[in-house]
Amino acid sequence: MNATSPEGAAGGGASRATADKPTKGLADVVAASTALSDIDGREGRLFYRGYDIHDLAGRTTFEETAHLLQCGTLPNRQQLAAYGAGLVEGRALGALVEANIPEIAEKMEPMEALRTLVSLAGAEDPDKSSNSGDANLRKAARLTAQQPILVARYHAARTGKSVPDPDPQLSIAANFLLQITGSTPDPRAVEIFDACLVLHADHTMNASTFAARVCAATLSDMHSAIVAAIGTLKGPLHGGANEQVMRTLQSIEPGKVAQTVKDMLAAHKKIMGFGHRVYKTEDPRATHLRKMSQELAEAHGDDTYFRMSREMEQVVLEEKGLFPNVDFYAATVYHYLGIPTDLFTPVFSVSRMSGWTAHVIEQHADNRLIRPDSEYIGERDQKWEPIDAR
Ligand SMILES: CC(=O)SCCNC(=O)CCNC(=O)[C@H](O)C(C)(C)COP(=O)(O)OP(=O)(O)OC[C@H]1O[C@@H](n2cnc3c(N)ncnc32)[C@H](O)[C@@H]1OP(=O)(O)O
Ligand SMILES: O=C([O-])CC(=O)C(=O)O
Repeated sequence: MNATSPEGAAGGGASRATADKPTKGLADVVAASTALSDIDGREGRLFYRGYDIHDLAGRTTFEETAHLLQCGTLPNRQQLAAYGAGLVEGRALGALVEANIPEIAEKMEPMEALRTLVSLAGAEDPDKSSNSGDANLRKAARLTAQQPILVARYHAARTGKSVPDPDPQLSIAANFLLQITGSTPDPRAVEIFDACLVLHADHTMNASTFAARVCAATLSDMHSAIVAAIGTLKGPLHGGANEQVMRTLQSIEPGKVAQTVKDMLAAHKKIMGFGHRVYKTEDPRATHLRKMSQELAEAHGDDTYFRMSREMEQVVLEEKGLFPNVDFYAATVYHYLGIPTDLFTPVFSVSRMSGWTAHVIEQHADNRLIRPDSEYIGERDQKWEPIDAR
């Protein structure tokens, strides 16, 4: 079985860590302290700095949410204006990034391209030699502002289309839809997409955030930590699942959803977009995304994928007792918004950049090297032989 295939990690139930026995996948291990987000997995609740996600989604913009995570508070109008001005200034791409976009777009998949472009951006970041709190805040704003532009410029380069310049009066969500679809987005679509960005912004010690914090804890720089995070988000067991959800829906005949899902489960295949390490009930983000998917499907005029999703959800719950995670309904939401399927995980990174950068700031502010132990399970007391005798 391919290690990177979605089915590759099936099985392996969790066990509690003891002093000398590891917990597979570090399940239930508390790896860091954070004031950024908190999850109640039994009740299905998520909080950013103490604010319930249900109070934020649809009422607080992505820019306000990024300020909350990176700067510590929900901004007042003055603070938001200053933060927004920093984002507008910070989104200009450097010469090295600009020069490499065409070749990268030709040769790389979207998440590879982003990983590489962020790495190049780090090489020409004006604050690259400093991990100070102020430098990190400036880098966080630049990364948050540049990520949607990088996705749009990559997509334009590979399709040979010109991309409209971002409008300084528009939000990150509106500019992204404008740049990806090439036309002025419907205001309701912008509201929905903005809420999607809010919902994906942070999620405690998920794999990509953990990767970023491990890197940052060596006192490496913000961009290196984000490169680690992007590479980690890419995998289908994490952020890459949203793309796989859409590909699964597209591969199933609409009248054969239940049977196909049952066959997949019988073959011990994982159904992308279901299950979660922490939530034992519905992921609160999925509750919002399901409603958005339904609304967009109705507006779209063809709700086939939404109806198929509902049926999948019902079968997976009945057969496996698993609930949809954030990636499940995000897939059809992005689809109905006109976002190409292979840009779904890049869209996740556009949002999660706000959380990743906030975690790097938090790690650097109170650092200790992250270096766990391992249990040795290999051979011992081996007898060395010269090469010709082996
Ligand atoms: C943004 C995010 O990262 S959200 C998660 C996105 N990832 C996905 O949607 C991929 C599909 N889901 C999964 O692979 C898992 O549920 C994960 C990776 C999210 C969580 O993994 P873990 O906590 O390690 O759970 P694990 O994979 O051990 O699953 C426990 C059991 O449920 C089963 N299971 C878990 N998820 C699924 C699924 N989506 N489809 C079918 N079976 C599943 C496992 O096969 C395993 O069964 P077993 O005990 O009979 O062997
Ligand atoms: O928390 C996790 O393991 C995965 C997840 O839902 C996220 O990163 O949003």
